Amino acid sequence: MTPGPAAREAGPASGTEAAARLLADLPPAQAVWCSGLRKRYRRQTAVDDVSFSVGRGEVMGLLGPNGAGKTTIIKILLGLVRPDAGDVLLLGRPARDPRARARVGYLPELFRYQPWLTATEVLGLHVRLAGVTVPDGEQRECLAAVGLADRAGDRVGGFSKGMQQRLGLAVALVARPELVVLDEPTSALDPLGRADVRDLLLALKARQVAVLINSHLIGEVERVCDRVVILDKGQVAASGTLAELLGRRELRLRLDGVNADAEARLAAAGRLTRDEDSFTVALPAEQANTVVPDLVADLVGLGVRVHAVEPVRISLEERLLSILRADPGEDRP
Ligand SMILES: Nc1ncnc2c1ncn2[C@@H]1O[C@H](COP(=O)(O)OP(=O)(O)OP(=O)(O)O)[C@@H](O)[C@H]1O
Repeated sequence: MTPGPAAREAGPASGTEAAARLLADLPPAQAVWCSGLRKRYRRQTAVDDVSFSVGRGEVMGLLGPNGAGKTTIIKILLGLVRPDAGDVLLLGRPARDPRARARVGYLPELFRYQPWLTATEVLGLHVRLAGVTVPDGEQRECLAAVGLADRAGDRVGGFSKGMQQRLGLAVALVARPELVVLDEPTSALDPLGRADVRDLLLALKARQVAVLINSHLIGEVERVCDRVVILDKGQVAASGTLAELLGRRELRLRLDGVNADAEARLAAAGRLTRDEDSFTVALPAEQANTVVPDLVADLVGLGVRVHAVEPVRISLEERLLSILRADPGEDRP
């Protein structure tokens, strides 16, 4: 490679300097990259060949039933559990590298903070542990963002569970992390608190902070996540963007006068189910926007009376249940 004018003026660069410049020119590493993770506890397989990545500024949801391996994966990513196999990079560095971990904010599933400290003192402690400097005003803003502005000087021992979880969120966010890992962040929160978390996540995303979130509240995940990984018995059962996972649309119709030809026409549009005069057609994603007018015209031409036509997008919850209820070995829908 020909050195640029600046390099020529400064004389020949050392190998280390040249490598550092090359690295500086690379796009930032993904926030999380993991490959082939495995973990067994005695005879119990908790994580079985799991690979995925989380990009900068991306909100990724980890979903799955109890015991699917979500928390174990989070702990492996954070270097808190040693995997039997597999590799992890956090922000481009090995998970055990303190320089990577200092840039990661973490809210554990089971959170407990020093009951004798005030909320302000807990935040100050975690800022010092992360080895960064965060002005007091910014720490106060962080407590305000989680709704604890008026409890900043109170001891944590007197906090309700939901208030402790709010404090945990502030702890995860206060040291200006580049990656935030939240294990069930809204399990103790009231509806207002859940809405606050949603806003916080969207604000993080706008600042290019990556978020990995484990939650059973699928509606929330659907609202904030760009991508999801669905786990079942330690394995990835499905993954992708919400558009990819929810691409399938259904058409619900209420019809009468449906003869054999009309039923065949409906079945040609997609997988058909019928409950008396209610028909549901699962539309292939690529045709979902174009199929309806032609189908309705054809049905009317075949003498069918059309009472209602409703295109419906399946929810993440419906999709999750259909994936988890599919027989093992069967192609996941
Ligand atoms: N420390 C441990 N010792 C033994 N088994 C464990 C341990 N931690 C997890 N497991 C087992 O690993 C499996 C996955 O557990 P994990 O906590 O990762 O699931 P999860 O998806 O987070 O579940 P939940 O939604 O209930 O929190 C379970 O069968 C669990 O019993």
